[in-house]
This record gives sequence, C-alpha cells and structure tokens, in this order.
Amino acid sequence: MQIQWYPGHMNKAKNQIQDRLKLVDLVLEIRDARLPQSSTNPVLEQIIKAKQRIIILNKADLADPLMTQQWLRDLQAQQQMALALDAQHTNKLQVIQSAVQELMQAKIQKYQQSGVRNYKLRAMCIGIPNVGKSTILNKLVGKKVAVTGNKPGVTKNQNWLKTTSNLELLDTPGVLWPKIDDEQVGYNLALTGAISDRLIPVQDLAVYALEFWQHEYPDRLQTNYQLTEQELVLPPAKLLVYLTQKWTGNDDFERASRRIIQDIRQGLLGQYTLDRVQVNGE
Ligand SMILES: Nc1nc2c(ncn2[C@@H]2O[C@H](COP(=O)(O)OP(=O)(O)OP(=O)(O)O)[C@@H](O)[C@H]2O)c(=O)[nH]1
Repeated sequence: MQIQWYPGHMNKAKNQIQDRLKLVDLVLEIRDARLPQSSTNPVLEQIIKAKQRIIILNKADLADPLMTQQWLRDLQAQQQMALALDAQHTNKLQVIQSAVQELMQAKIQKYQQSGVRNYKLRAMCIGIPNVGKSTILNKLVGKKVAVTGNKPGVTKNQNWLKTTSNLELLDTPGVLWPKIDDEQVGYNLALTGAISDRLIPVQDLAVYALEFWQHEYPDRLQTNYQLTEQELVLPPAKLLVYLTQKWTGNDDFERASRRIIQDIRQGLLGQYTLDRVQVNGE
C-alpha cells in the first residue's frame, strides 16, 4: 500500500500541538466512533497524555452502538474520560460542557476557594481530518466560525472562541495526522473517507470491506445483496467477482467495487465499527 508519510509532517504536527497545549487546560480529542483506534496517532498520544483529556467518539450515529458502548467501557476502565456523540444531528453539545466541568472539578474548586468567579476553562480540539472538529467547534460556539487550523502557520495570534459556558476554545484545532504504518489502519481510514481512497486500489478496498462484513455483519451483507448461504461464504475476492458479474454483466470490477464502498458510506450496510475492542483472550 502506498501511503505518503514523511517524518517531517509528524514533527511539524507534534511541535504545533505541543506549543498549543501550553495554552489550554484540557484537550477535546475527537475520534471517529467507527475507528476509535485508527483515528488517532500513537506517537502524538504521548504528548497529549500529559494533559487532561476528553475523548469524543463522534459520528456515533454511523457506528455499531454495541461496539461504541464497549469502547467507552474500555476507555473508562483506563481512567480515561470518554463520551459518544452525533455532532451532526445534535444541536446542543451540553454533554461536552458537563464532561468538561467534571474533568476540571479540582481546578474549579481552587478558583472557587480563592474567590475567583469569572474563571475560564480553556480547551483545544484535536483530531485527524474529517472526524467532525469544525462541526463540534461551531456547535459549542453557537455559530459558524472560521477554522484556520488546517493551514499550518496561518494563525499567529491565538483567538479564543467563547461558548455558552465558561469554556473557551482555541480557534485553531490541532490536526492529528493518522499514523499509517499498518495496512489495516490505512484501509479503515480509506473506507470511512478519512483519507483519500485513491491511496488504495478500489478493488482491494472492496475485498477488504466484503471480508469484514462477512465476518462481523454477515446478515446485513446477505440481505442487502440478496446472497444465498453458499454465496455469503465465498472467499471475499470470489464474492467480488460474483457481485461484479451480477451487477455489471461483465468484468467491471471497479464499478462494482465503487458501489460497495458507496453503499457502506451511505449506510446501506448498516452501522459499523471497523476497530474492534480487544477482549481478553481474543
Ligand atoms: N453522520 C455524521 N456526520 C458528521 C458528524 N459530525 C460531522 N459530520 C460530518 O462529517 C464531515 C466532516 O466534518 P467536519 O466538522 O468538517 O470535520 P473536521 O474534523 O473539521 O474536518 P477537517 O476540516 O478535514 O479537519 C462533514 O460532512 C460533517 O457534516 C456526526 O456526528 N455524524
């Protein structure tokens, strides 16, 4: 798989995030609920760890609800505050405000004890492209704000965006590039549209998706594509051949592959979570 990755990018992202971290009390780390693992960066994880953090599994409306619950339990078991969100269809993000107050309890108490009333809690949104950072920022602020974070170096003076509570947000979200040294992570990111699927041959992506659905959600695959029991268990590459012939009447594998990927993105194959929680013994 050819995915361009240069250490320079990583260093730049690392330095930018590190600089901005000094300005905030906490980090709102936005992940894709379908990819709680693949949509983060293990290297930058070390830097962020130093700060108080709330992990937001966004796009929960697209993810498998049972898996989301398992992921939340898993994160909470690691003493990590985490919540699931559908920022697209939720107007008020009170759930984030409440989590911030809970996480910052000790700091709030200190302010209160020293008689400071108009204290602010400052946060930064962080996340890989397309996870919903702008959507969340806009909704927390209550209006559409220009987000300049994806253009490194543009913003010199940091602006603070006010929300309806005592939370203020840095106007430049930190872009957390995914670390793609694992082929499966690349496939997961491409399937959800987090990275361009031109980076991976479309047929490979379709075969990967078929294999995943055969394994995790066979009923939906069977119903949606009207497969017999025998067809459902074909090796995934053979299943793609079968579907291609059925749909295109010829060997237009690319068209059939695109259809499968489109069906997944449009939700025709249901809610799904590509990163599975590792349960002990698995
Ligand atoms: N279904 C669904 N879509 C969402 C949700 N949140 C955001 N989106 C959509 O996901 C796409 C990306 O959202 P953005 O808010 O632009 O994401 P971003 O992280 O700021 O993206 P970059 O600017 O690329 O870094 C948009 O089409 C949003 O409408 C959600 O909770 N559910």
